[in-house]
Amino acid sequence: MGTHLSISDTRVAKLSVDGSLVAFADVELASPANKGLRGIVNSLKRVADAHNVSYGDIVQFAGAVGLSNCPGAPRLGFFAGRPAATAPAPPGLFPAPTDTAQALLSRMRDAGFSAEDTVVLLGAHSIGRQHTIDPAANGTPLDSTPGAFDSQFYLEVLLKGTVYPRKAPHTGEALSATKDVFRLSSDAAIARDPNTACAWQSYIGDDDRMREAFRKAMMKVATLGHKIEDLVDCSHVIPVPPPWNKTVSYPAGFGPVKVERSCRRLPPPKLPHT
Ligand code: HEM
Ligand SMILES: [Ca+2]
Repeated sequence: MGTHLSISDTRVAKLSVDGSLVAFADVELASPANKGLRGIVNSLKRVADAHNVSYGDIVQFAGAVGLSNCPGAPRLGFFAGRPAATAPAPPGLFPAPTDTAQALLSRMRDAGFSAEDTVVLLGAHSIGRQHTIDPAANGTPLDSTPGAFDSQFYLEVLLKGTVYPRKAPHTGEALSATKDVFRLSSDAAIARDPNTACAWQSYIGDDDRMREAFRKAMMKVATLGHKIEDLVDCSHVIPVPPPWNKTVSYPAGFGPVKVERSCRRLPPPKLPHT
């Protein structure tokens, strides 16, 4: 939950995580992109108010602790001391699953994130589920290992899509390889865009690199808009996530020929079959 909030706050708050989603909940929760966050926002607000910490800090803290429950996840840093948010995030800043790869990448670039950073940050979808795009498929994961932070996600988004988890298609939904995994159109587009396809494929089967790149990119998210010297390093309070030792593998019935290779210079990933 913590991860979801910090992420959504990230998506909304111009990628400067100032806790405005909590401070200006009435304004920001009205945005369709933040549907479903009211409960967690209220809980975090209560905790922050009781302990006199800023909403920006509590959002960061909850995100880092939330992620530490996922096997295979990196241990994120936690820096405290963000001042209170001064204004709600302007509407329409968050990337939408219906956006083209070009729109997503340019939006992320404006916020200070390279095309590769975007690919890396989307690795968070390895532990994600969808709830709102197809309400009939509420809870369908974005890869087949939603409990684990692993590069199975990068593989599955690149497999040839032929099915939807339910009838669909819904706006923001792309054809998926298997019925038990939901594919966001935005993930499908970034996986295949010439600017990001090679970075995307390069993470398949390389969980160590994925983990370290994600840790670094999240550090950039966490300190965006702040001087690191103004914050206090409290990273030691974040638990060490459990390891994940399962290797990435092709789902049953899939192999290298079903990979929609969009990076010419890389051969199809050599992986075991489940
Ligand atoms: C290109 C930008 C992005 C787009 C268009 C996008 C879109 C989405 C959408 C549509 C969902 C499903 C929401 C629902 O139906 O409830 C989702 C879930 C999620 N996203 Fe993203 N996302 C983006 C970037 C990110 C980033 C940068 C992170 C984290 C670093 C992230 C983390 C998550 C997580 C953890 C979930 C799962 C939430 C849950 O399980 O309830 N996303 N994203
Ligand atoms: Ca996963």
